[in-house]
Parts: sequence; C-alpha cells; structure tokens
Amino acid sequence: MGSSSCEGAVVIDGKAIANSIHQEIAQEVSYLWNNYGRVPGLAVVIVGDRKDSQTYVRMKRKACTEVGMKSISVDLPGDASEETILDHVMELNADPEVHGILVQLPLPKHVNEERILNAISIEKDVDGFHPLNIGKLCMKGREPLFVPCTPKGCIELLLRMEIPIKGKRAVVVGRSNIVGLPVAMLLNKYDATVSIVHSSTTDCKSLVKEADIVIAAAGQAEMVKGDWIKPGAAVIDVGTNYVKDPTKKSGQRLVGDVDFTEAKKVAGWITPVPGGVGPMTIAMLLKNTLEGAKRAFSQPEDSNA
Ligand SMILES: Nc1nc(=O)c2c([nH]1)NC[C@@H]1CN(c3ccc(C(=O)N[C@@H](CCC(=O)O)C(=O)O)cc3)C=[N+]21
Ligand SMILES: [Mg+2]
Repeated sequence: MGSSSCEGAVVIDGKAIANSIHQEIAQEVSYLWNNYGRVPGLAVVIVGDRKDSQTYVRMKRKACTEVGMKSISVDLPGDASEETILDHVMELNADPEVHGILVQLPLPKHVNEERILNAISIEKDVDGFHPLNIGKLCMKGREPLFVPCTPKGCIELLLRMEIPIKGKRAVVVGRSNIVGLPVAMLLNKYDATVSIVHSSTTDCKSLVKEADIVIAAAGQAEMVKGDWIKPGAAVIDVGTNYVKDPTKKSGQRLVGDVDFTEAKKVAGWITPVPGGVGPMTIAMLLKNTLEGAKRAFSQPEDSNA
C-alpha cells in the first residue's frame, strides 16, 4: 500500500497514507472518548473569502469531523480588524474544548500576521508557527510542542516508505517560514546533511543533483527538472501551483514545483501533486490536534466537566 510504479520512480501515494493515518487517529479519538469522556477540538479561523483558502479550510474541517473530533469554525469578514481577530484567538486560547487553533494564512493585508500568530497559545499552536515552537525545532536536544504540519508530513512520508534519512544528503529548495526552513531543521534532527537553496543560490541544479532527498518548496511551478535529480533520489514535492489549462473545465490545473513527468524517470521515489504532500498536511494537523488534546487531558488542572 502507499505506492505504485510502472516506469521509473515509485510514486508515493500520499492520499492512501493520509487515509490510514486518519483511521489510526479515529481509533485514538474513540479511545479518548471512552476513557476521558472528552474529544479533541480543532478551531479553524478564516478571515475573508479567498477561494483557495476556503477550499483548504473546508477540507480541514471535514477531515476533523470525520475522525470524530470537534470542529470549531470562526469565519470573519475580510475587513475584520486585527483587534477582532485577536479577541477571537484569546477566546479560543481560554476555551477548554479547544486543543488546536489554526488561523488560515494568508491573512488580509491590513492585518499584522506576526501579531496574530504570536497570540496563539503555544499549547494550542497546531500549525507550529509560533516562534517558540520554531525556535525549539532548530535547537539540539529540544523538542517543540508542535512540528509544522507540512514539514512533519514530508518526514512521515519518508519514514512510512522506509526511505533512509540518517547520513543522507538532503537539499531543500525554498526557505519559507512555514515549509522550507522548518523542513530543513527537521531533516537535520533526523541526521541528514542538509542544504537549503533559494532565489540567490548560484547553480541550484548542481546542488540538487547531489541530493539523496529533495524537498521542493519554492512555490515555482515545475522549476525542478528531471536532469536536476540524482538517479534513485527521493523527491518530495510540496508545491501547489495553479496554472492555466484551457482543456480543464475550471480553466486551471494544479502542478507541483517539480516537473513530475521528467523527474519520475530518474528518481527512486516521487510524490505526485495532487495526492502527495497535500493530504499529509491535513493528516498531520489532525495528529497535532490529537497530541495537544492528549497533553491537555493528562493535566490534572485541566478540568472540563
Ligand atoms: N495556517 C495555515 N496552515 C496551513 O497549513 C496552511 C495555510 N495556513 N495556508 C495555506 C497552506 C496550504 N495548505 C494545504 C493543505 C492541504 C492541501 C491539499 O490537501 N491539497 C490537495 C489538493 C487540493 C486541491 O485539489 O486543490 C492535494 O495536494 O492532493 C494543499 C495545501 C495548508 N496551508
Ligand atoms: Mg500537494
């Protein structure tokens, strides 16, 4: 399960792996209900009506209820003030039925994103975006309360496919706070030798070509070509780029940061887009919420009779 191969690389079936994780989580949720009489709760906050954000948020809320968790929805208009958003975050921080808080990004331009993210209680920061969680992710001998979902999903795919990480060369393409940077730090924790390449790197291609593990997270449609890939490498494609496609009813098509058709011929393993990292991001969000709830339930002072 979790892969298929006809020519070239093993195609990693992120959707199937995410589904089996959902089943594992659903079992743990029912165990918690039977033993504590409580369920994990995930609050998803969305500000404004960006179509892509609405799609992602709908998927997150649906996955949450499907595994038996409580989904708390906060939908605010695009012109909501920073203070209004902060008030909602504070209320969720204080709510004992909420174990995870996710504020969907990007926020509207008039809102200071950093201020909102810093306000989320680190015990409920299931996105793992709080600077304290990111800081601990970077430090030797320290563990963050939550690891960011997409990076955690990338590692989970490598682990479940039994792709070795320790001692291997990993190259991360991109250095965003939400994917590139934390996934590099996480690979480092798993004892890979990690390089980060970015827009100012000269000759990305030759660096990527040395990698046993490539994490493509640059947000550039199909920028990683087949001849960038070392034969047999594991290629994890985080990109979610919508490109124009007049042959599609919607007029667009979702592609990754990797030229899949070319790279598949050379790689040992590769994730597709869609159906690769995307579903794993949601599975890890549920896993983080479950972990947050388990921590809360095991604290004597946390009562919610
Ligand atoms: N606070 C916050 N946390 C996030 O984790 C966060 C965010 N903001 N803002 C936007 C990005 C993007 N993101 C995705 C989640 C699932 C898929 C996913 O499941 N994609 C499907 C395809 C979906 C489609 O067809 O459009 C797939 O790859 O198979 C993609 C992207 C989470 N993000
Ligand atoms: Mg994806």
